Amino acid sequence: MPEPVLGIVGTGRLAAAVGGLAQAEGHSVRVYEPRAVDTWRQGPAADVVIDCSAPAVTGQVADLCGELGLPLVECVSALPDAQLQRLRALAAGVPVVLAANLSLGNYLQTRALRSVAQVVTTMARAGIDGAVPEAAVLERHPATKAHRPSTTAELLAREWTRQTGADPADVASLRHGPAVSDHTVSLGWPEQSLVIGHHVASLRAAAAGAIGVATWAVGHAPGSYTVHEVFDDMVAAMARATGRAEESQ
Ligand SMILES: NC(=O)C1=CN([C@@H]2O[C@H](COP(=O)(O)OP(=O)(O)OC[C@H]3O[C@@H](n4cnc5c(N)ncnc54)[C@H](OP(=O)(O)O)[C@@H]3O)[C@@H](O)[C@H]2O)C=CC1
Ligand SMILES: O=C(O)C1=N[C@H](C(=O)O)C[C@H](O)C1
Repeated sequence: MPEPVLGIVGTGRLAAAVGGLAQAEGHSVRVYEPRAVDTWRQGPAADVVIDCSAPAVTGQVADLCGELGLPLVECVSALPDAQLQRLRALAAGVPVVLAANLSLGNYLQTRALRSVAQVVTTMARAGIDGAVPEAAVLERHPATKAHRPSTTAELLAREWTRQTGADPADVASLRHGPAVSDHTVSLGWPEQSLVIGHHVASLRAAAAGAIGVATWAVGHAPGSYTVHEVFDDMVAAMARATGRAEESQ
C-alpha cells in the first residue's frame, strides 16, 4: 500500500511541528488552513486528517472526515462536550483517535501511574492502612496556553481516580517558562513521597506520535480510540514481531 498522504489542519505551532517532521521523514502532506474552510474540498484529499487547530474548528473537521470517509487524529485539547459528542458520532463511520497528548513520555507516565495505583490498591484491599497515598497533579505550560488545566492533567487525575477510587487532592496549573510542558504527579505518604514527572522541551515529541498514530489509523476499523490504546496496540504488535511475550496491560 502506498504511504498515506497526511492532512494537517492548522498553521500554528503543533501543525508546523507535525508538518516539518512529516516532510523530513518523506511523507506527503496536505495542509488544511483552518481559516479557509472553503478551500478544503478543492484538489486531492489527504488519506488521514490530523487536527492541530482549535475547538472552534473541530466540527468542520468532523464534517470533512465524515463526508470523505477519512480517519481523524484529534490533537486539540479542551474540547467542549458538544464537540466530543460530534466525534463519537463520527467514529461510527471512520477511525477517530482522541489524542490530547501524543508524546511517548505521557504514555509511559500514565502506565507508570496505573502500575503504582494498582499496587497500592492491592495493598489497601489486603488491609494495609495508609497504603494509598494522597495524589496531586501539577501542570506547567508557557503563559500563551489558552486554557487550564491541560487536558493531559485532567486525564492523569482521572486515571488515578479510576484506579484507586480517590480523587487527587488538587489539579493545579502554572503558566510561565519555556515551551512546551511539564506534568507532575506527586504521591504523598506521611513519611515519604514519589514523583512521576514528564517534561517536554520540543513539539517534535508530539509530532512523532501524531505521524505514527495517523499511519496506524489508515486501514483500521471505524471506532473511537484513545491515543494510549493505539500505543498499546503498537507495542503489542512489536512484542509479537520480536517474539517476546505480549505486553500485559
Ligand atoms: N496532542 C498533543 O500532544 C498536543 C496538543 N496541543 C493542542 O493542540 C492545539 C493547537 O496548539 P498550538 O499549535 O500550540 O496552537 P496555535 O495557537 O499555535 O495554533 C492554533 C491553530 O488553530 C487556528 N485557530 C485558532 N482558533 C481558530 C478559530 N477560531 N478559527 C479558525 N482557526 C483557528 C490558528 O489559526 P490563527 O493562527 O490564524 O489563529 C492556528 O492555525 C491546542 O489545543 C493545544 O492544546 C498542543 C501540543 C501538543
Ligand atoms: O497546549 C499545549 O502545548 C499542550 N496541550 C496538551 C494538553 O492540554 O494536554 C498536551 C501538552 O500538554 C501540550
